[in-house]
Amino acid sequence: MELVPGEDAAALPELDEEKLLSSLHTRYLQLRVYTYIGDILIAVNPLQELPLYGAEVSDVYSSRSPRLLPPHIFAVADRAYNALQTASSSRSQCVVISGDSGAGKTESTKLLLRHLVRRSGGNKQLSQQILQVNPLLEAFGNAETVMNQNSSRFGKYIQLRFTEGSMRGAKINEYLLEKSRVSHQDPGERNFHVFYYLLFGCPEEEKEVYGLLQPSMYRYIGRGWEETERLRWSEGYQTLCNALRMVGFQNQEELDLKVVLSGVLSLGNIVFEPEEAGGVTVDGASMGWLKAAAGQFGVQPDDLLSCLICTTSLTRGEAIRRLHSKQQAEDARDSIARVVYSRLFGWIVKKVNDLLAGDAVAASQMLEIGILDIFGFENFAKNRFEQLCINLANEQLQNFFNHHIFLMEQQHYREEGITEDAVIFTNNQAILDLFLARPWGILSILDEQTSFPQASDSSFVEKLNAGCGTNPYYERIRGKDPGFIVIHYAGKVQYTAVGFLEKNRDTIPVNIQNLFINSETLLLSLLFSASISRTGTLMPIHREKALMSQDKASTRKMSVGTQFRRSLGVLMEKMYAASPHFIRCIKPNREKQPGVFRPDEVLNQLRYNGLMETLRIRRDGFSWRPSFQDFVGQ
Ligand SMILES: Nc1ncnc2c1ncn2[C@@H]1O[C@H](COP(=O)(O)OP(=O)(O)OP(=O)(O)O)[C@@H](O)[C@H]1O
Repeated sequence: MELVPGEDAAALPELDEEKLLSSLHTRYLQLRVYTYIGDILIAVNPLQELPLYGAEVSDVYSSRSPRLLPPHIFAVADRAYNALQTASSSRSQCVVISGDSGAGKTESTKLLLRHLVRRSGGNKQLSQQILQVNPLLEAFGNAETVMNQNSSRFGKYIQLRFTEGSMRGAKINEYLLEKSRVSHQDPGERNFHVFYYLLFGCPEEEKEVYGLLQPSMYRYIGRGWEETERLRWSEGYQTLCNALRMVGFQNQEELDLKVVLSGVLSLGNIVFEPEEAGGVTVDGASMGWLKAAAGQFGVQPDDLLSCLICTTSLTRGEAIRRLHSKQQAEDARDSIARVVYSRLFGWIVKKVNDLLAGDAVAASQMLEIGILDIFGFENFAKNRFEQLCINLANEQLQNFFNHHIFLMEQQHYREEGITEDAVIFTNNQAILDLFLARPWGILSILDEQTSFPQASDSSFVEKLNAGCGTNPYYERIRGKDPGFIVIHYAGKVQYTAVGFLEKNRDTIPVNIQNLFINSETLLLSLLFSASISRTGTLMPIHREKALMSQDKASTRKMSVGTQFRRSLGVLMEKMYAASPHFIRCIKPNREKQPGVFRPDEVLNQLRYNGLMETLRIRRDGFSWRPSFQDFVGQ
């Protein structure tokens, strides 16, 4: 059965679960093309370079054979682009790409970008730069996970701005980098790619400049690598350096960037031992690492040491010193590494945005195509605060999808005086409310507990049980560690609450901020003078101003949950103001094997993504929706 846009109406009445699966299967294995349900593209990940998917856009265009122009990601890009050109629609467009981790969202985003850049013509340099940005963001924001060798550990919304069909500028909005990965990776996972690129790709003489030693010496990057990986990382380094230059980083900035990254690695090797008089100090054998890290961060070793082994707070102008335990010193070390890395990432995105801004003044008057590539739904053996935020974002997206597919369908029926009974779907609004309601939603309770110095992860769970215990989408659990279960649209997820309060608070101790603002490394000083916006974006400001507003800034700081809620709110506003196009990415199997199509796993994804319900509604309802213009023309 062939399903192509525009012709799908004829096929839909016959389509049921079994037929859809068999159509996906055939088209995936034999025809190697994607499938539509109505206007939603279902993209089953081929997991290998197929001639078509790997083809340059120009190959597809130059071919006269219609078989080379199947329903494809390019068709979605064309629809969005054509809709921008239509004077009557004149609305911004957004393409929402969703699916599990490893389902193919990022690869689809790249295909879309390539196609749009090609179609829009316009400024050649800008087009090149937009394409070059990807390897840079992937180096810093992607990592190998058990699900995907190149998993995006941050979400992004790319806004491409157009006037009269020409691309004039672009902006990247990033969401929630998984910075905990810098200091800790679960078994079978790795740190962000950039560390391996640096360690395995950088020539020896350059390594000396950055103060880098043998890869096996660094604790933060784990152990064990194969020859093929070393080769891949070495190539990755070349690509990264090219991208840095292409995007316009100055030599000094590139140098600082690599030295600071090396500093993060040295910092991770510092080990502590208890002192007889109380408190801790740096273990003799790792004194060298302390000195190396201090040198790479452009600060004095004693000053860095003091930030690691004690906390200094200012109370009514008086500095109070509190000695750390071994655990607290290790936590301080890891939290410095994470904050340095996440600020570096924020700075890179800021630089990229400055470069791609184009005519920023006129940006508000331009129409946009937005592409959303955000982390897929996650359910691991251990689910932490990061998974909670990722899954909340997925609930929001599912809600957005429901709104467009089902709620708007209901509205059309009402307008046409048709009974609405046909529109039955699983509405996830109640799950979103469980997260976002005030004062009894998960995020509000978390914020309330975060602001109490005496609260703990256990007291947070007790509060949750009291506030949400009767919610049908919430389940209590008993166990050694405090935790809870949320019944998401895509399945039940058990969260461990350990570390929730700390991660939500995410404060940088004042002494660390002061230390880095005064760093001799210009980049580090800039990163720590910057303020963070209400949606979590890095905004560089002057060093003096930063020093003056220090104390106020730390007391006013917003929690990570609130920042994330706000940034999602802003994103949703943009998306609701645009006409959406949906690409649902599907993983054909869990083993990442090309040519293996597991019907049960595919069906499961089709179901929880709401695609079976979409199929039903498209079949039972209006399956063919020509515009009035087309109708009159026929
Ligand atoms: N169109 C494609 N052609 C060939 N291989 C693909 C394609 N799309 C995805 N893949 C393969 O699947 C892998 C995972 O894809 P991708 O990184 O896009 O997933 P994702 O949905 O973005 O995952 P995550 O949420 O973890 O970032 C890719 O590294 C690639 O090997």
